[in-house]
Amino acid sequence: MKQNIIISHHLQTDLTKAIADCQHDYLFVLTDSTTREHCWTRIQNLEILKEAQLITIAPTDTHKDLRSVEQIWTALQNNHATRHSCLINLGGGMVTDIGGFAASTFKRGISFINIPTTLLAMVDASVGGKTGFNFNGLKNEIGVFNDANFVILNTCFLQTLDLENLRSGYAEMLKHGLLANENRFAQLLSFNLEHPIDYQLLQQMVEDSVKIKEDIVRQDPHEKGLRKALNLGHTFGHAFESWSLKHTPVLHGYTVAYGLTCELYLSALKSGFPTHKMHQLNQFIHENYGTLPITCHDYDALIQLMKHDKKNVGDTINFTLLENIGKVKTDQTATVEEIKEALDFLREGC
Ligand SMILES: NC(=O)c1ccc[n+]([C@@H]2O[C@H](COP(=O)([O-])OP(=O)(O)OC[C@H]3O[C@@H](n4cnc5c(N)ncnc54)[C@H](O)[C@@H]3O)[C@@H](O)[C@H]2O)c1
Ligand SMILES: O=C(O)C(=O)C[C@@H](O)[C@H](O)[C@H](O)COP(=O)(O)O
Ligand SMILES: [Zn+2]
Repeated sequence: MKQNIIISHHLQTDLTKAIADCQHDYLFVLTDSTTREHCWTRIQNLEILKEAQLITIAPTDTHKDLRSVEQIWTALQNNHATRHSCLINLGGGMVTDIGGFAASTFKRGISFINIPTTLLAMVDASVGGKTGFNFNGLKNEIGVFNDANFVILNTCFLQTLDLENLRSGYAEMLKHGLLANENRFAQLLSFNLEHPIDYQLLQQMVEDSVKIKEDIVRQDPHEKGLRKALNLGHTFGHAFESWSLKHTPVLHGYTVAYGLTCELYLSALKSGFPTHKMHQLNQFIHENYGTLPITCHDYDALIQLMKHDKKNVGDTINFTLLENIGKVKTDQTATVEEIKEALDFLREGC
């Protein structure tokens, strides 16, 4: 299915049109408790949502689990949802991932609309059809590919988003910049992530960023080859995030930023990525994301977690690396010693 991504400048008009285009009998709106407070209020008075039923789950990735999926399925069932009902996912990547999965599997699939409310969900999670949830401590272990019928992308929601979550989303934009070209990457490194944020410039950068993802997904929707580029930073990143779920949870984008540091180190070591560009990114990440509190005693556990990466074949751990900005190499491997060296590099911060 071709995904309709609406770059929205009039939220209420654009959403009303999308809902009307998405034929349905009953309408449901999924929020977490925070987006119910900050985001639902922006649309709840819409005529077309008058009869919509609200489903609210607990927030953050610690609740992106089977219990929340069951809660959504149960609410749909108890409120007489049919195959012709539509679920609107109003929230960050946690809500769009889990809501997309619940909708894709309820009665073998009902339609759904994503309204991303975090920077991360706007540039990444709400588009491209990856849905799912964490299982037994592993990131996105269960899921399906299925596009939302519409994605309504309106940056007005960013006004209530805290700086930490803004930075988290920005890490995926850095990833897109690395996959795109030198200009895009330079622009990203020069943006100031302290208050006051230049939201006008950010809006344009969001549109550019989501186009980079859209373009890759269009060519390879089911990650047979090229789409593995979008997983840059995630072999390490997901291992860090799964590890953190057992200690103190770290935001997805922060773990991606640390993953980019490690994977650019491997890129320089094995694929000739220019070291001065690696240091530039590393400095930006160090200044804006700090460090991950791991020690060398965590290395073996992290490598065990990397063995569950979805890009792996058999027992080799696969990485997406770069030869240069815009020059991607997928299905790359590294020895245990090289992986540990990359982790040392992250910890030493230089
Ligand atoms: N499907 C994909 O392609 C894809 C891509 C990237 C990330 N992801 C997934 O996305 C998730 C991370 O998404 P996220 O960073 O949006 O996290 P999130 O959905 O947990 O949102 C972060 C926090 O911000 C709050 N929030 C959301 N919108 C807000 C707003 N407008 N104002 C104030 N608070 C708001 C949420 O309630 C939550 O507490 C991870 O589970 C990750 O695996 C998926
Ligand atoms: O869209 C993609 O493809 C991505 O890999 C985007 C990632 O930013 C995102 O975190 C995704 O959920 C990771 O997917 P997974 O297949 O590694 O679980
Ligand atoms: Zn990601």
